[in-house]
Amino acid sequence: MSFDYDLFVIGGGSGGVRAARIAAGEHGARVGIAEESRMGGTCVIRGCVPKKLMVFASEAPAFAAEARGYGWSGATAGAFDWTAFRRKLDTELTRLEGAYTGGLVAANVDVHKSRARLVDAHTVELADGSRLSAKHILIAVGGRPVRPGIPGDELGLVSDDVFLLDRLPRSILVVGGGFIACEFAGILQGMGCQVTLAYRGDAVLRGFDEEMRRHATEQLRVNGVELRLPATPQQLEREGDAIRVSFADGSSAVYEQVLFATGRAPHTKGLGLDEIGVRLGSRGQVLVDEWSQSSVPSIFAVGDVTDRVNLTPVAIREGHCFADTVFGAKPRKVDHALVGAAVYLRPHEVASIGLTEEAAAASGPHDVYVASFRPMRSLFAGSDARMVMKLIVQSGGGKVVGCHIFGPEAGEMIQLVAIPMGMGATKAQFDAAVAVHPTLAEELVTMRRPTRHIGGKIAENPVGSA
Ligand SMILES: Cc1cc2nc3c(=O)[nH]c(=O)nc-3n(C[C@H](O)[C@H](O)[C@H](O)COP(=O)(O)OP(=O)(O)OC[C@H]3O[C@@H](n4cnc5c(N)ncnc54)[C@H](O)[C@@H]3O)c2cc1C
Ligand SMILES: NC(=O)c1ccc[n+]([C@@H]2O[C@H](COP(=O)([O-])OP(=O)(O)OC[C@H]3O[C@@H](n4cnc5c(N)ncnc54)[C@H](O)[C@@H]3O)[C@@H](O)[C@H]2O)c1
Repeated sequence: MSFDYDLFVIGGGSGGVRAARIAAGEHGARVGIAEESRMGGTCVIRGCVPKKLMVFASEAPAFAAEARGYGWSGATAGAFDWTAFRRKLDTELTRLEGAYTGGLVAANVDVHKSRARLVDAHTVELADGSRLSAKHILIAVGGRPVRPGIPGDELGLVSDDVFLLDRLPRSILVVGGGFIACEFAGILQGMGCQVTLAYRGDAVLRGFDEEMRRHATEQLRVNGVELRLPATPQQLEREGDAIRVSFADGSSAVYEQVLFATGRAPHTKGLGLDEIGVRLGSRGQVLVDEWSQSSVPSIFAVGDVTDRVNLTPVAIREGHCFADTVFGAKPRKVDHALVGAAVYLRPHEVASIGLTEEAAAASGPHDVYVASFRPMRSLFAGSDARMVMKLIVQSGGGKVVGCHIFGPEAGEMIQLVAIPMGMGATKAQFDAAVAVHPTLAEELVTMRRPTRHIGGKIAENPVGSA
């Protein structure tokens, strides 16, 4: 049977673009891709990239305060010009969108600027009704923000909207306690908004190491974010130009804007997957095996639409492995077990890889090494902010199985720690590295004695600080 393409990719985000480029450019497959919005997807257009540029923008007042601490009397960040920032941001995103499209074209991928849906196991239909056949189809449609389903929630923003605001609100309620809620609370506060964060738990960043969660929550508070913990918004009503939010405890408050950061869900609705027998999970995610293959053999899925680990580098790796396996005769799987992540808070990020202290305690005896200190740079400038570094090590000189950092550039550090951890390095091998001084990261190789033992028979036995 002959097909128009060897591969048709639906979705031009992190996973889809990588798979298309590798299949066509490196393995010589005939590839088509459909993107209904802007090439680059969530990460490039309405996620990681614009978000991190906003983090950089939001740091200026803190930098000015630090400069004053170093003798630059009168240093100030001045007034933040959102309009000027947005203009530059739009230009940069357009440049990146062009680069992504250019990379596909250079790899001989046919780019269809259209929504696509499935008709059968080998056929897709574009928005203009035209149909294209392919031996393999890759679903890489990502996820969408989810609103909480309370009355009036259409009055609130989701993360996609923040990048398109005409002006910054004076006050905003951020609902949620995950990556997006915490990052945007920090960004908007740094840019001068009055930010309140409402979350239904006691500390933000559920799933992270408890000690890191406490520090992240406290930092938001110290930065000036008003925390409503635990709090659950129940209803939104328009009140003049603002929004009145009623909470479950009977209280209510008025905010100029509300941002729902209450999670994301796979974007499979209306794609025709169910109809052709592709099995979906309870959240609408495409169920795939370790090769990213769905229940229909010609159909594969990568990235957020599979709801495995919803991060850009994971989507990229899944897309690359799929292309190598199916078109390059190089079978490759993704190891989802050891994936690092960072939450871009200010001034201290939270970055993590491997087991949390709680998970390690539940899984057996471990030694926990903790270093907590005030970094030289901010201490000199007059800040009391503490940094925390934690290594979790299998008892008896075993492997380092967890690393958690709360501090400046923690994401940069965890990226490097991921290398020895991926190789199964022991604490002794960490310590064999000679420190680079004076740095923050040197603490990772100079923590001499465990702070406590956890798990097993000697659970929760404190043995003094490192
Ligand atoms: C605010 C925010 C910040 C983030 N920050 C980070 C971060 O710092 N680090 C990190 O690792 N991850 C971050 N993420 C997560 C990251 O963006 C995603 O994990 C990643 O983009 C997933 O890639 P993907 O290819 O699965 O899907 P996406 O990048 O979402 O791409 C899917 C594409 O498919 C298109 N599409 C959907 N349906 C159709 C259809 N029927 N036809 C044609 N096209 C279609 C969409 O328009 C979209 O372009 C962030 C996410 C958000 C929302
Ligand atoms: N720095 C990064 O790497 C980064 C940044 C942003 C997003 N991401 C990715 O995107 C994903 C989605 O981020 P997210 O923050 O939207 O999701 P999330 O799952 O991390 O957080 C959702 C939050 O909303 C809360 N929530 C859910 N339903 C609610 C309701 N009805 N009422 C009140 N609160 C409710 C949850 O308790 C949780 O705190 C992340 O899990 C992550 O994989 C990564």
